[in-house]
Amino acid sequence: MYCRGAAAVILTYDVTNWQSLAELEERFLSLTDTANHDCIYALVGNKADLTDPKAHRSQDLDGLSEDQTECEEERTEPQVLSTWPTPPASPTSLSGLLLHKQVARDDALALYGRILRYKGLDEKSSLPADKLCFETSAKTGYNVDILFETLFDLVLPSILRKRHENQASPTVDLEDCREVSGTRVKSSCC
Ligand SMILES: Nc1nc2c(ncn2[C@@H]2O[C@H](COP(=O)(O)OP(=O)(O)OP(=O)(O)O)[C@@H](O)[C@H]2O)c(=O)[nH]1
Repeated sequence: MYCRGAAAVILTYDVTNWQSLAELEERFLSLTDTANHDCIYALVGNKADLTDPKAHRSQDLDGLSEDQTECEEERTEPQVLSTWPTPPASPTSLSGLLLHKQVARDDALALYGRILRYKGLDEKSSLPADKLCFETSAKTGYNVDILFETLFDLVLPSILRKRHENQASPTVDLEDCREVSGTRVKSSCC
């Protein structure tokens, strides 16, 4: 119900929890079946502050662009996995220390490829996994602006195109009536 007509969907997992990535595919992906056919999918590993020193500190605008540059340099080619590899051992959490990262970026990139296949989309003509797989921290703000700005830039052209198409062939909203003294009156635009 929530995905009906969606232009973009953010699928979020927890980088410290292997199961959260597996469940995205097993339980939640089918919930996106009612999204638009041209819907954009972002795959987001949250809680990066718990595993990544770069994401650990709060973000200011300068830090954000610097970190994003580092992020892009580190990006690797997608690696398609046919089955889920064995999850790494549970995090050894100690207050103040970084946790063990359970979900590698390559695993997220591979899942992104499987999402495209599930949607019947061709990987070559779709937006690359690198552009739509993020690691964020809702706590420190790491990569959060970049995530939403990227999605906004990608979704805006399709929203504008649809608005333009609707203007070209306007439809009449039959529900657009006013109640006056118990009588239904057409709105002044009709
Ligand atoms: N360290 C850290 N904690 C986070 C982050 N995002 C959320 N949390 C914490 O994770 C817990 C779950 O956050 P929610 O916003 O409830 O997320 P949810 O997906 O509804 O989680 P569930 O209730 O487990 O389904 C809360 O204690 C949050 O404070 C993050 O980026 N970093």
